[in-house]
Amino acid sequence: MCKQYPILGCIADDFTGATDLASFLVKSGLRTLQINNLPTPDMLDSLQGFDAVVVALKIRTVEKQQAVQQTLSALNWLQQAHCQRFFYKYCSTFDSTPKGNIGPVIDALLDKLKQNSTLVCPALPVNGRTVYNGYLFVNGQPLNESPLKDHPLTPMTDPSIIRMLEKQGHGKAINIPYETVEQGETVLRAAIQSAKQQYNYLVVDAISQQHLLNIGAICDEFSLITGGSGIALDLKPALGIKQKNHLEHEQQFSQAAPTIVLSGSCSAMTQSQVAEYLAHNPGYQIQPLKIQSGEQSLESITNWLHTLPSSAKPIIYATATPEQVKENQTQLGVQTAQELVEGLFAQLAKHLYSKGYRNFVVAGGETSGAVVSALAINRFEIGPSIAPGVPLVRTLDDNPVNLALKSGNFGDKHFFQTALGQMTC
Ligand SMILES: Nc1ncnc2c1ncn2[C@@H]1O[C@H](COP(=O)(O)OP(=O)(O)OP(=O)(O)O)[C@@H](O)[C@H]1O
Ligand SMILES: O=C(O)[C@@H](O)C(=O)CO
Repeated sequence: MCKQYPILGCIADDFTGATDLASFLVKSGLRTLQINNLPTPDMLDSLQGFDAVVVALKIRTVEKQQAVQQTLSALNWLQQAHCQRFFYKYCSTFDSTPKGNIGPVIDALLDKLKQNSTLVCPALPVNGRTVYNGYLFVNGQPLNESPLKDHPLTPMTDPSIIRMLEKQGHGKAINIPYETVEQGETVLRAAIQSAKQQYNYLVVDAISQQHLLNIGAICDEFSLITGGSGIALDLKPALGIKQKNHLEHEQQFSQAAPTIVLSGSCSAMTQSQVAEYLAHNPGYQIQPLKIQSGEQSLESITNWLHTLPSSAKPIIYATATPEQVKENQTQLGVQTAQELVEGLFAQLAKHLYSKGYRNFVVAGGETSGAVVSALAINRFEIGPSIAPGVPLVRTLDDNPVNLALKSGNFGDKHFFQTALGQMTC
């Protein structure tokens, strides 16, 4: 029998970004598998029957060379899997360090695929991220005036995607304005074909779902597309797939098992989600300075957990205000603070798994990467959405682990309660 491999191969620069993209692909009717961390050759066979595969990497804040190297290894594997089109997924708020990995990764992918140009579109209007005249807005505020200006690892100081890309990469960028996008497929396609002659990064505006559908329809102009999950709203026509192959999972991904919330995100939305959850549930705040001094450790957390009734669904959180984060980073350095927090979450996740915890809600992309890697989970089945861009996901074994990996600013104030409502029974 002839083997059917995925047409679309995706590489996400963090883990919440990967589940975000996978949830949009599944919703649009593509059978989608998520692979966590760099896949090995023996995993190629697991791709049969899928339309799309998303490889989740943790490369958003690593050194440029490392980000490029891991991306090219993932691309190589996706090519071995016979994928025909490729999608590089970064954050809808274009999160990147001042040195910036997005540009160099795009350049390396274009080079390897022998292409000159790609589409760039981080917009995700359903979550308040829009691109207008090449500038990125978050809930109506320019990126650099939004809460993203205080991100612990990737503070965003420039709202111009054109400028950021030209600073980070070697290529030339041009904006395709929303007036063009709005006129629909024929006009947009002509504009793209003309811009491709001279420019490498085609930054396409989108301020509505319809704009994203128009953009999705012309993605067959590119071997490589790049952006947020918004452009995956419907890629079927561009991929030559006629019908919906897989409806969003209707069945419940719920199970009665010990349950925990782990939050390493310090975004404005996560802060209000943590505050709301703490009003009704027990919580333990970890602080990098206390981890460094030895006052907080796996032992101190597990001692605290033992004081709780078995029905409790506690939250362990490092979530803090921008001022507290700054103070920690001033005293410890950005990287050490990050390593201390992520290191403790990783140890904790492993320990909790060994004690029978099987439901995990995790807030933050870097934090999710640390937790999923510590649990050595290499594949996810994608379940129903809890909020736009946050699906329930499940491991593919007999004793499954359910997870919800929440991007920093996604979900409403009640997100943790909603996630647990869907995950537990
Ligand atoms: N109190 C703190 N002080 C310093 N650093 C912290 C503190 N709490 C968390 N961090 C670090 O901040 C980073 C937050 O990044 P993470 O990607 O997990 O969240 P996010 O950026 O809000 O989520 P996303 O990338 O999905 O939008 C992590 O590396 C975490 O270790
Ligand atoms: O695109 C987004 O905003 C998210 O999927 C993300 O990448 C958060 O880390």
